[in-house]
Amino acid sequence: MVRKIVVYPDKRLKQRSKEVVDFNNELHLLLDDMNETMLAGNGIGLAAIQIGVPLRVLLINLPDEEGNQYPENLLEVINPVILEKRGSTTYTEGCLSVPDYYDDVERAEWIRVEFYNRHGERQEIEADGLLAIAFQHEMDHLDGHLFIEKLSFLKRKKFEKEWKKKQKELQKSSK
Ligand SMILES: CC(=O)Oc1ccc(/C=C/C(=O)NCCc2ccccc2)cc1OC(C)=O
Ligand SMILES: [Co+2]
Repeated sequence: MVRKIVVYPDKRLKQRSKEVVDFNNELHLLLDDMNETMLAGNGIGLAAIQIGVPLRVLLINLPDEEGNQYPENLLEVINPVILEKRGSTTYTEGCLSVPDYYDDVERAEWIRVEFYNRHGERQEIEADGLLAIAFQHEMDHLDGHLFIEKLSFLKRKKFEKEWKKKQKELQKSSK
């Protein structure tokens, strides 16, 4: 079922998530709830902590050229570890936990990642482009980091100002 997204500045987003030990039906239900929640929010990536579950589980489902997401492109990633990274690239990122805010973030251009699938089978892939960016963005969530922490000092000031203004508007409109 669709779960509520935990939104900045909720301090649960700063937790370090724990490794998955049991690849059981409970994990499979979590993966299914994460997928429904990600799709309902128009997301292309989601970490379990974003629905309040501190486990090292993330989903990535990149759209194709026409912008459509297909179940066969869904990556279910458990206990990921980056084995190697190369180069540098910048991309304007967004996050379901920081709605309405986008900014440029610098990340490795190419990565080699090891992880486990829902059956506990080890996988190893090399990724570049948007897939490498998505992996790094979601893996940051597993360590309690949001993309806004990587902004330059001035961009962070811009974000805080915009965020406060939006919170005031929301409070006014809800009164
Ligand atoms: C209004 C609002 O908040 O818009 C959104 C912002 C972010 C997102 C989703 C962001 C997302 O999936 N990020 C995954 C991490 C990632 C970021 C950049 C590149 C790869 C992977 C969806 C939004 O909702 C709509 C309707 O577009
Ligand atoms: Co995110």
